[in-house]
Amino acid sequence: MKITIFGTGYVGLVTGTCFAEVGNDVVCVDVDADKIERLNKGEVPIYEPGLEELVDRNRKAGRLRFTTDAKAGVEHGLFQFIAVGTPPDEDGSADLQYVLAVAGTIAEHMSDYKVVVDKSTVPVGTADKVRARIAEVLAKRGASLEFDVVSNPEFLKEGAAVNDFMKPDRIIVGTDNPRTTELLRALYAPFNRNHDRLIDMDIRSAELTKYAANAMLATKISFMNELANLADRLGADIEHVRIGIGSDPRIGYSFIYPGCGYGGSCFPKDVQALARTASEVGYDAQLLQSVEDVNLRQKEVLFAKIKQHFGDLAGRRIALWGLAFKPETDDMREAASRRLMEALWEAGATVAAFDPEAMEEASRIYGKRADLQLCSSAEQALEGADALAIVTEWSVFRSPDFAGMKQRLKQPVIFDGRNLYDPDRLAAQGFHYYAIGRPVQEPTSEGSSVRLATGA
Ligand SMILES: NC(=O)c1ccc[n+]([C@@H]2O[C@H](COP(=O)([O-])OP(=O)(O)OC[C@H]3O[C@@H](n4cnc5c(N)ncnc54)[C@H](O)[C@@H]3O)[C@@H](O)[C@H]2O)c1
Ligand SMILES: O=c1ccn([C@@H]2O[C@H](COP(=O)(O)OP(=O)(O)O[C@H]3O[C@H](CO)[C@@H](O)[C@H](O)[C@H]3O)[C@@H](O)[C@H]2O)c(=O)[nH]1
Repeated sequence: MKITIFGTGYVGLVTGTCFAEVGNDVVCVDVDADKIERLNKGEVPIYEPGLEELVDRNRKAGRLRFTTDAKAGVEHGLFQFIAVGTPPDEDGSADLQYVLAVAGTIAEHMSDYKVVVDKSTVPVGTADKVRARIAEVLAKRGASLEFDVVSNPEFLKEGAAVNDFMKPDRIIVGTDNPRTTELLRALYAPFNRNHDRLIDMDIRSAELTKYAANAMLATKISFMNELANLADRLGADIEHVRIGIGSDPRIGYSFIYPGCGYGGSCFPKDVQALARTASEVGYDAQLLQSVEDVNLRQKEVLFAKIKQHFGDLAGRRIALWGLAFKPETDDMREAASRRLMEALWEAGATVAAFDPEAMEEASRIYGKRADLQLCSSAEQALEGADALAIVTEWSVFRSPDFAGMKQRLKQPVIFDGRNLYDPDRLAAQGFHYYAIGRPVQEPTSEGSSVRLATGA
């Protein structure tokens, strides 16, 4: 099938590549000429496991092409996918300018029937706006052409995007006529072989399903973070609580890891956008607002623990493991690392940071500054630091050489925003170990540990 994808970011590039991988003829269009140039040279501008190999294979097979030529893109595909960004506007609502610009571009260049598929995360009612924009531009051209608009939200996770796309939990298709549902069913058939995962519904429900999924997941995380803060104050261990409640299948073990707050390009903006949609229809979405508020507060928790331990932070050097908002990505959008670094800098501390994939991104965001050292290894970041803070649970951080760490650090202090280690073991190795919602132990070198008062 002939497919055009507008936007070659995390979603557009993965979508286009996976459609090509199953044999379709795909053209990806982006307004970012540098990105397109890199893709045409065989470079993948983002880190996403498994993606580079797939892009390479399908590009060489001629099934996957990249261009800035929107007209050629529109002419190519029966399916015109919109996979551009929907960043938060100043008031938290989703900024639809890129989505509507693509709708305008499609209308400007189309000369036959098109299925316009919205894959970006967009508020309820956006398909109507896309349809209106296309109709308006067609009317200006004096063209009378048929088209359909479909809502087909994407649920992939960064770091596992290729696998999520190839083996989706569900394929949501929101349409207002059976003809387009059948076209989408045929398009997705290669990803829908094991059992039927395609769920068709009306367009508005499809648009809302995407926000509902993200808001539910964000709620689970904020709930656990709230409980972790309580555990901190009550002398309980949130890790025992997590295991205790997860065993109930109605709750489950997924997405109940407490930590230093959720980040990324989706949860923060989507929870806000849904709350904003609610207020536009006169509904005060109190739970959504609390989910967001708890998360903003959670991003301060690690800093509060560091401050409580050291008092004055001026002149302190803090090693930071992890910059990306989660492991297996180089994406730092809304990452917990950013708020922590900024708080440390405000307090006069310097940061020596390491991340397995996000170093280039950190240097793009922050440039050269005296209070940030971007280190070439996890070990280098520790050299002469007053403490280590961990904000991303990359697997290489899970089982480090604690004895070596103790030698490199000026003081054996760890602030762990992802609860990676066993507090007893760390205390026994002589570390001051602060985690999220776990009791703090007095370090001993004799191999035993003593439970201290609760943490910050
Ligand atoms: N990142 C994720 O994990 C994820 C998962 C599911 C859904 N989503 C949603 O998908 C959408 C895209 O997210 P993303 O992370 O891929 O964004 P992104 O910022 O990585 O990429 C967006 C791309 O669109 C391009 N673009 C902007 N205007 C354009 C135009 N007029 N024509 C062609 N290209 C244009 C940009 O240059 C950029 O390359 C958002 O709505 C997001 O909420 C994201
Ligand atoms: O138990 C958990 C699970 C996740 N997180 C944090 O939550 C954030 C988001 O993680 P994750 O959901 O794995 O990554 P995303 O790539 O942002 O994916 C989410 O956002 C996408 C964009 O909408 C959706 O498509 C996905 O289904 C949805 O999981 C990260 O900061 C994680 O550290 C926790 O703190 N605790």
